[in-house]
Amino acid sequence: MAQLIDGKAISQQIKDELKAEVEALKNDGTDICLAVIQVGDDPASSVYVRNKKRACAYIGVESRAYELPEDTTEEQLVELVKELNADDTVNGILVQLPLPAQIDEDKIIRTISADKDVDGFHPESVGKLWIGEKGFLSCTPAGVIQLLKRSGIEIAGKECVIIGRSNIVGKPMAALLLRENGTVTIAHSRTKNLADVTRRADILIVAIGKERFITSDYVKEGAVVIDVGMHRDAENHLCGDVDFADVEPVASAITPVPGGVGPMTIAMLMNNCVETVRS
Ligand SMILES: Nc1nc2c(c(=O)[nH]1)N[C@@H](CN(C=O)c1ccc(C(=O)N[C@@H](CCC(=O)O)C(=O)O)cc1)CN2
Repeated sequence: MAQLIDGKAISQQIKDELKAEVEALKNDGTDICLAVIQVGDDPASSVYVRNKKRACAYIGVESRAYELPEDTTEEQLVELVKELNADDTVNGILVQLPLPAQIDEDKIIRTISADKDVDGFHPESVGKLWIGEKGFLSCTPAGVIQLLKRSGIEIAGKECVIIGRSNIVGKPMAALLLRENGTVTIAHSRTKNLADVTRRADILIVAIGKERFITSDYVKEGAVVIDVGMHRDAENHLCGDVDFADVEPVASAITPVPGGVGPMTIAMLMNNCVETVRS
């Protein structure tokens, strides 16, 4: 039976550590404030934003909510982000993605001041990650690294295969695994013989965006399997990119969905909020 990697418990542990750190910072007169912007009322985004605000309240960070209508223009959002960039009482700016079609996400990400980029999506944060400089790390991949480390899973020297090459998950995931001395392969929609590639993996990270796509045929016996996917199936149940019931018997360790990578994304966002004031 595979080790179940419990993202809920590990994220709670991280939030407790951060809560103690924030308390000490407050005693020294340092407060932290996160601006949380949501455009429109996509139900999944509303859940994530609510959970982010709750996490802020738990660790002692102020969250300032900006709920904008679905028809907000790109210019209006750029204006708000610029105001928050200039506001010294705001440490971090989070714009919940996805944004409505009339707004260019890339433009908004670039508008956020790099020193308030708690999502780690700004080109400056991405560049620092690739050259090994300290900076904000993209929350989901940073969460995956914490899951592995805190579960006692060695990365150095391991064959790590990531399925997915997005700017938010796949690419930063590759940089972080490389930083931990993993041997990294990125597979994607044009990869030939995908199962031949994924069966090489000691650590398989799945961010393919297809419900229960990865079955045991794609997994080497004893591999560690990390599922970054999030879907609602036909019965309205949450599930990932991995067919958990089929893969669990061949894996040595595996993350569930829900309760795996998702909660870690929020814990690592909290870590980035605290990072804004660390010396
Ligand atoms: N600005 C950002 N937008 C988005 C990001 C991001 O990191 N920054 N990532 C995703 C969504 N996301 C965070 O925003 C996120 C997704 C899932 C979870 C999570 O805890 N999931 C739970 C289940 C929650 C549920 O009941 O639906 C789990 O897996 O257990 C947290 C955050 C896209 N947008």
